[in-house]
Amino acid sequence: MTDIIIATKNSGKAKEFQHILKPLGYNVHCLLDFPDGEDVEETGQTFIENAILKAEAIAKQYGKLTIADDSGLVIDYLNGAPGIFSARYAGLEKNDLANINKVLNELANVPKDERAARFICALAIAGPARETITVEGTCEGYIADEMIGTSGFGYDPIFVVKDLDVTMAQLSPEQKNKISHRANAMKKLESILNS
Ligand SMILES: O=c1[nH]c(=O)c2ncn([C@@H]3O[C@H](COP(=O)(O)OP(=O)(O)OP(=O)(O)O)[C@@H](O)[C@H]3O)c2[nH]1
Ligand SMILES: [Mg+2]
Repeated sequence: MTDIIIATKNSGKAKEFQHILKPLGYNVHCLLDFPDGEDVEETGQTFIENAILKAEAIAKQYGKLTIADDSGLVIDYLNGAPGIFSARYAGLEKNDLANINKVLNELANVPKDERAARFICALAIAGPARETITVEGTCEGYIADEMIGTSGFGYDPIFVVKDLDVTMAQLSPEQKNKISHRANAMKKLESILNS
């Protein structure tokens, strides 16, 4: 089994990477396993820049193959917000419910055809003696009027997946890991890793 670190403290992400990478023969760790490690400041202007910052800092710190994910929700009506500030949209405490309520308030009375949104996931893989590689995956949808479903994390309960007409939080982990922005980014990364 090859050791790999996911440079995240987000348990929702960590679970999804565990689901995706373990069957591929990786022994998956994340930053929740190293509680005294320092946070990497996300000073990038884009998801890709932040993913590179996180992957290279952790790969250097632990000398191991590292994947970092910088991801978020992009809403057209909010000119792309919350974007790279998705985790802390309602404040530094990174409270998912507060983030959801802020978005629902800002989209109050906005008609369905103006609620288009997408999840974006940028992945960077870094490690000793290797070039950092980046990929990006997206998932198109729109913002619901209310929270529906209990699975997943973050904004999943208000993100309706295009063509499925259910929220991400109504999908099982297996279903989400087939169609999500993270799954789409991982598919691109896998084909690069296997090439
Ligand atoms: O409903 C969601 N389903 C998803 O699948 C998803 N993926 C990302 N997000 C949102 O975007 C932020 C990432 O911000 P982010 O990439 O900076 O991560 P984070 O700060 O939570 O942890 P870390 O990986 O940086 O340690 C997260 O907190 C969430 O709010 C999601 N929301
Ligand atoms: Mg973050």
